[in-house]
Amino acid sequence: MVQYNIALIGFGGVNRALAQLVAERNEQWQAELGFRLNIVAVTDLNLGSVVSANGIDPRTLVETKFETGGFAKLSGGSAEADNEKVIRHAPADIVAEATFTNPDSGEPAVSHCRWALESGKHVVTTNKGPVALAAAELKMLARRHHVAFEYEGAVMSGTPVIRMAKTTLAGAGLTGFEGILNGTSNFVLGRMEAALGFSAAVSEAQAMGYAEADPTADVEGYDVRLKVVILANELLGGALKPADVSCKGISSLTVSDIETAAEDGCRWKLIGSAARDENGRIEASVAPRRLALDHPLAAVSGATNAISLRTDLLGAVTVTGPGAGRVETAYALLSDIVAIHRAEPARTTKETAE
Ligand SMILES: NC(=O)c1ccc[n+]([C@@H]2O[C@H](COP(=O)([O-])OP(=O)(O)OC[C@H]3O[C@@H](n4cnc5c(N)ncnc54)[C@H](O)[C@@H]3O)[C@@H](O)[C@H]2O)c1
Ligand SMILES: N[C@@H](CCO)C(=O)O
Repeated sequence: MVQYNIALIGFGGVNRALAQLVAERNEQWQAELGFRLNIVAVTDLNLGSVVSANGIDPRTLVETKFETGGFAKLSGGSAEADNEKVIRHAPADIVAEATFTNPDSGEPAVSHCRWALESGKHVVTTNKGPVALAAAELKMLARRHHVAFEYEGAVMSGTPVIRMAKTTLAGAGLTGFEGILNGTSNFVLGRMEAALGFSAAVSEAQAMGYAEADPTADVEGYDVRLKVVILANELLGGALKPADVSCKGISSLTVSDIETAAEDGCRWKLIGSAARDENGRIEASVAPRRLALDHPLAAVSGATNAISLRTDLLGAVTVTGPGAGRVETAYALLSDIVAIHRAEPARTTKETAE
């Protein structure tokens, strides 16, 4: 039996959902996937940190109503997050980084990933900052320390895109993409179609756990811009930075604009896109677009995302699925761990029962 010790950095919607899945499905994973997870450390800006080599009961983590600094009440707990000490020294095989995305510097998440890789720990993350702004450095560190840096959940939550495009579409000749890559803004546009005001719709998205800590990133397109950078660099061989991507969000759209589009048989959608020309030059943008109802992306509703990948050999391949959601995104972390497990099943196991 293979057991991976895991450290959860940031204990908000996504990592809390992962802890819930560990509590509910560890036995199933052991039978179906060949491994189980043992949470040995958790840090959070508000709750503090806790480290236990024997493991922390996931049910205690998800069922206890912790107050600020509340991890101090747990055995091995502290009111301080102590991220660098925990990341570098916790007895973890894998670090799950799910703190706030900082669209400008990616910090402190970039440092969290760096510390983990430097100390020989795999990193799985849903944080777009490190992947959009420091991928080259972090991939080099992962190679140097013979560990993995996986980030499926950075784009389209648990819906398979990055690994799928890199492996299953290898050789198809990817030349570009366009997609609905932010669940919050698509949810907001849908609620505005139901005549709900912009601010009320944003509040609903926040309550659903879709939105960023600062939802401006969702509605002004900054979140999509990071994802366009990630996809252009990962799938089109680019070396883009956010400043290379023109960006306009949906905050200037009014209910009247939405209603007029509906009268014209159209729907407003926030589209992220990139295309590589024959010289290898990549043009990328984020902008609201009025799509005719027969456009492949027009029917995408709620927090669902969709991406149409343009290829030489297959034409357009469209993938659609959840783009946000606590459990849906926690699944992305699990899919990263499955990829790590399958890449090297003989990797050093931390505990073998028999
Ligand atoms: N929620 C989704 O649907 C979704 C989908 C894809 C990607 N993501 C990304 O995943 C990450 C986590 O998302 P979430 O919904 O769990 O966010 P969240 O705001 O619910 O939780 C983030 C947690 O990180 C903690 N935190 C922030 N800075 C920290 C630090 N320096 N040290 C320790 N803890 C820190 C916060 O206290 C909070 O509890 C974000 O980067 C987000 O952009 C979220
Ligand atoms: N706030 C983001 C989370 C997923 O990255 C969204 O709504 O798509």
